Amino acid sequence: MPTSKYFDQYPSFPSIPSIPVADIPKISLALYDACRQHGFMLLDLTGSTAGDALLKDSECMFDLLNATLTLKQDILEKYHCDHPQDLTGYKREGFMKTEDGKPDAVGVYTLGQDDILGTVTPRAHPEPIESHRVEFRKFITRAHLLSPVQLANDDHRINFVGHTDIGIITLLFNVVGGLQVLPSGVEIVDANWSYVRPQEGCSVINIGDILTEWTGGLLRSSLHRVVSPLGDQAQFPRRRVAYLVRAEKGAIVQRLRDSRVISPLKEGEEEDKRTLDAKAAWRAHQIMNGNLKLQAKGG
Ligand SMILES: O=C(O)CCC(=O)C(=O)O
Ligand SMILES: [Fe+2]
Repeated sequence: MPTSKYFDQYPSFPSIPSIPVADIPKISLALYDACRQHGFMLLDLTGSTAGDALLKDSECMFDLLNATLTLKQDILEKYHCDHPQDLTGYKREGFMKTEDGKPDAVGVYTLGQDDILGTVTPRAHPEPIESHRVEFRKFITRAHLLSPVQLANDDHRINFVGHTDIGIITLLFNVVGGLQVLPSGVEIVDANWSYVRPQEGCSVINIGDILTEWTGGLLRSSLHRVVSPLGDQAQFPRRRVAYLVRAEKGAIVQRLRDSRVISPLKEGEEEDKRTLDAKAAWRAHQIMNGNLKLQAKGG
């Protein structure tokens, strides 16, 4: 529809109470700009059946995460992941290095979709997870990974090293903030990281590397990291549920062909032929040793 230049030339559509007016949701093209410029956006989940169900399920996940992460450390250690071959299970705080070379500050518990859906032999998990497989299955029809993050109580500590997500998209549910994004075109220095404010009823969505590769760099996979919560929120443990949408482990990603907006490969340019599994293990290794090269992709 035209802008006010034309709308102002006519009387407005009548607001007569008896005429039925369809309540059509408004979707903005800002979505496309957000995918290209920031690689991040907020998705309002309230007011739709699927969204409300997802919000409810995510709250159930928060409760179960809490129950898991408040288990005694020696119990959690029994479920420590066999990194980097297998990234599922518990990862203790300090197991990886952040970009400033210090140990990371988060304990994470990761569940794989195959395990919960029973398409592989399930591995054993702590009681709060084992006794709620049904709830996880419900959530995992939408989710692939579940990871809680804990409180770091000293000022401005990097809890989760800067990275881009290797999957397709990530849906993040969080209440206590700490997620930071690096805007495009700026230097990677502390002062340039911007906080993402958690908003009630919304999930934070970010574009992952696969969408960037598929679109030949059209969409942006942004660098992000997690630092200790701010202000009064610093008193609370930070939990978050991340729903990481990924392609199959053995898949090889190729740029989409025959598109008007996606540029074809340049002469001599080669696609990465490694499977997603191989890329993930290589990346995990880099993170663990503090060698990850910080770089946004596309946009
Ligand atoms: O904890 C967060 O807010 C984000 C974590 C994250 O970036 C990830 O799981 O990939
Ligand atoms: Fe991430």
